[in-house]
Amino acid sequence: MALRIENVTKRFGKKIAVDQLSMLVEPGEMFGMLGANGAGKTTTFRMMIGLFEPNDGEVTWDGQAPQSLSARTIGYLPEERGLYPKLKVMEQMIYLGRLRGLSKKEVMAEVNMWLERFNIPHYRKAKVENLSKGNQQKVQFIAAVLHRPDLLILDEPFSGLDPINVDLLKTAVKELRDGGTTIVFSSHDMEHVESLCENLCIMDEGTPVVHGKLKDIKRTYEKRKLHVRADFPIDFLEHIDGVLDMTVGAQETTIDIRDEGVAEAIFASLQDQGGYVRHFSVEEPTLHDIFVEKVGRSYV
Ligand SMILES: Nc1ncnc2c1ncn2[C@@H]1O[C@H](COP(=O)(O)OP(=O)(O)OP(=O)(O)O)[C@@H](O)[C@H]1O
Repeated sequence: MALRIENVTKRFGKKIAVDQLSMLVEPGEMFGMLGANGAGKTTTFRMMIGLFEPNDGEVTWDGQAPQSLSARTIGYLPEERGLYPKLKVMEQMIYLGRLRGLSKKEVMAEVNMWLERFNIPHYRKAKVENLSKGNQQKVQFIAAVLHRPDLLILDEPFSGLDPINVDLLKTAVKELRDGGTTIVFSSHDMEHVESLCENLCIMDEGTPVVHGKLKDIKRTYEKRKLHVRADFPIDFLEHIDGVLDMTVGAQETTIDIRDEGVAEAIFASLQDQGGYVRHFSVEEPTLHDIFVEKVGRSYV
């Protein structure tokens, strides 16, 4: 039941919103879509749910076009949150659940379970407009999952939530994934994607610039950052082959190096000095480092 995006392009007039995007989301996987404003994430999601047709290429879930899937197959948290402000939470959920073929009883059981989990059971009968932005977002999330979809698409699920609620939602999303739901979510925030996904795609102006398994992406990036704190001057390190840049801070010196082998050479030459080295560490590359190298500018 994989989600396949094959060579998909979507244009709006002359604007190419998504340009030859291919990606595969395996069943039961959590896949992260990263990209700054206007990168093409929402357009991609709208093609996944069948709201937009690609100009070229194909989107399928389990071999079928999204338009031909049952209303229960996909759950979608839209970026432009779309709840009816005047309706009460449970009324609204029952309405949405019935549209997807659930009975009132089924919806109520499911929604009550989620409201408890999100620590807002007392809002069952509250009008949506009277809820805080974060709580409205939780309710919108419940609307996306109440029919237990096989494929869950979440557009910026963490934006606007405080850190406690981000954790609450992350835990819920992980549990759904562990229960077999296939999840695709977007975020501007690289850390959310690094902490949740094995596979990811970074979009930039409609084009996938970094794509694949997080582990493999990191492995192919050789540059490293080194942090050194020593009780003696270490400026001589800048002459070592493979040192790309050195920044002397108040506490420690940060050294950009060509690859991890250079760290060994630096370590050996520090030992030769015979002084006391308080700190020596090699930093893993972040997604941000990788983006900067690929695209030639900062992410946001
Ligand atoms: N319906 C539309 N008509 C015309 N242009 C559109 C339409 N939808 C999106 N675009 C354009 O396509 C590009 C990609 O937009 P999209 O909303 O997919 O990006 P995004 O990555 O979701 O950005 P954000 O993080 O700001 O939501 C943008 O330049 C946008 O202006």
